Amino acid sequence: MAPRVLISDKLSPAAVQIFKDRGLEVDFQPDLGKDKERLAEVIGEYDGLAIRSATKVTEKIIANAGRLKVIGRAGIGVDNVDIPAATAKGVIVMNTPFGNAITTAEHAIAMMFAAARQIPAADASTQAGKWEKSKFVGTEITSKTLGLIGCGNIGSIVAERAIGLKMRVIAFDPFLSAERAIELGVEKVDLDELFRRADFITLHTPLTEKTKNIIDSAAIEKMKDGVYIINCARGGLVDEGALRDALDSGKVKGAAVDVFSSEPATENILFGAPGLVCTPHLGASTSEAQENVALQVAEQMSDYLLKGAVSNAINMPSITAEEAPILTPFVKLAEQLGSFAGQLTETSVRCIRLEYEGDVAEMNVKALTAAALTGFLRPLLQTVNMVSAPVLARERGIQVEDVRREQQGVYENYIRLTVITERQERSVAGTVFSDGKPRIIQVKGINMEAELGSHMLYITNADKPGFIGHLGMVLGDSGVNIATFNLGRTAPGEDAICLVEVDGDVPASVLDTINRLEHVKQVKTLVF
Ligand SMILES: NC(=O)c1ccc[n+]([C@@H]2O[C@H](COP(=O)([O-])OP(=O)(O)OC[C@H]3O[C@@H](n4cnc5c(N)ncnc54)[C@H](O)[C@@H]3O)[C@@H](O)[C@H]2O)c1
Ligand SMILES: O=C(O)[C@H](O)COP(=O)(O)O
Repeated sequence: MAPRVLISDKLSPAAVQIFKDRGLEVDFQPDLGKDKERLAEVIGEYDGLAIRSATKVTEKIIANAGRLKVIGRAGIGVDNVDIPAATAKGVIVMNTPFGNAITTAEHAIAMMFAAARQIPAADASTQAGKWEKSKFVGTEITSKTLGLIGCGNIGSIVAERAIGLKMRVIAFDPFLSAERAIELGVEKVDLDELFRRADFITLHTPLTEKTKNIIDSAAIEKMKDGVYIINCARGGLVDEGALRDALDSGKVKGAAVDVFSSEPATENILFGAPGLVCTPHLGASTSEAQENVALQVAEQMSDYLLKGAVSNAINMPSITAEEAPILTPFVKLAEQLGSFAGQLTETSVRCIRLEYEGDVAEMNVKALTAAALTGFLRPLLQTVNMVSAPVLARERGIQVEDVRREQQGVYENYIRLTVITERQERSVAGTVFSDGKPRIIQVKGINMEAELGSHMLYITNADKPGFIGHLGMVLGDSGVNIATFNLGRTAPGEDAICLVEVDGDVPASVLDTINRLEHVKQVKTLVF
């Protein structure tokens, strides 16, 4: 069945076409995202959800999303998605980090001019027939200092444009390197210095605990009299009450605001303030940017739903469309190793170590580790997947280590998973042969070579004559058909392991009989 995608926001119809061309079923309901209750009712029918900022993907919506695998944000900010809830449910959240950056930077520059020259108010007055030439005396921007708070994708484009307009640009961004600042031609400063020196301040950070109200009354106090503030990033970055007071008093001469603490902002404390210019979250709204982000999100979501390729995900390592098919057998092997170890582990786990040797060490081991953790946790948590497994392991206090090495033994690729519990260490290792099939090649240091079927019997025993015959008789007498039989031992007469693939469930009474056979130490069914 083709994956089904819901577009619940005003995306460019270009996205619909991409989904259809790629063979997905798509429902385009551009206003549905505004109706949380209705979205929660229908979300269970979809594998993918494509959104912009109007759809709030809450914990409740995610809880109802039984088959959802991916949320695609056609744009940058994902603060309207409950990422921890999505991650815990195994839903990938991806965005399009560059598609609307130029357009948004252009809007910030346009808003700076609009505020500096009072263009909206002058326009309204002129069209009202007033011709108030002396009322609208503006501020020139040439040679003025622009203070950037946040110098990432959009901030750095704003910097380039502002330098082109002959402004001096200073930036506060803890993650901006000195080299990048030089490359951009901006001066890196601390926040207080920025407040002290800037004639215009523009915000370009995400909304986080650290950036919330980064401009409040105390910050405004430190600024130059007659400063201008431009916010085309996120509403909560500026304390709207403090900005209103500062506009009323004239401390801030003008403010240009595209984003609000509560949206849609049909009412706001800022409305009507002197020197205020507003737009309704239009930063990304050009036909070029909307086409870009819609095409990109539809491609990314289709790639994931059809091929398992992951790009621009917030909560999962990337896997390119080219590497996805190469990775597939190794993902399967890693999951099998995890599942094998998980089904044998009964006490609390301190650490899971993954060792990658040979070709596989050059691959995307983050994804493989996530697959191994998925296999490990699945016996406990049925809905875990590669997105949620690393977080769930961390929440359970399991330390995860991965080590990469060059080829050491005969296998061109080799993955060993070791589980360290309070009581013991247990390892299981495997490889993928050129036929693309994963094999288990070592259990607790004992060599063997087994393909895992859906029903396996795992038996540890003493290596003594007659044991195999007795085991075969018990299974045969009980009507359990043996599909494959794999043996390994440390040395003649010592510890041995037997991995038997059987065609179906083995009744508890049969397991009991095997357990009572002479030389058997442990017997367990494993399901893959
Ligand atoms: N108005 C719109 O329509 C619109 C459109 C696109 C993006 N946005 C918003 O613009 C903002 C910036 O987007 P971007 O693509 O440039 O993001 P980005 O991740 O490329 O850049 C953000 C920058 O902020 C910096 N930063 C993080 N914490 C900081 C802090 N405490 N102080 C200073 N800097 C800090 C980061 O180091 C990074 O360089 C986001 O909030 C995004 O949601 C708005
Ligand atoms: O983060 C973004 O990409 C912008 O805020 C754009 O939001 P929009 O897609 O709702 O216009």
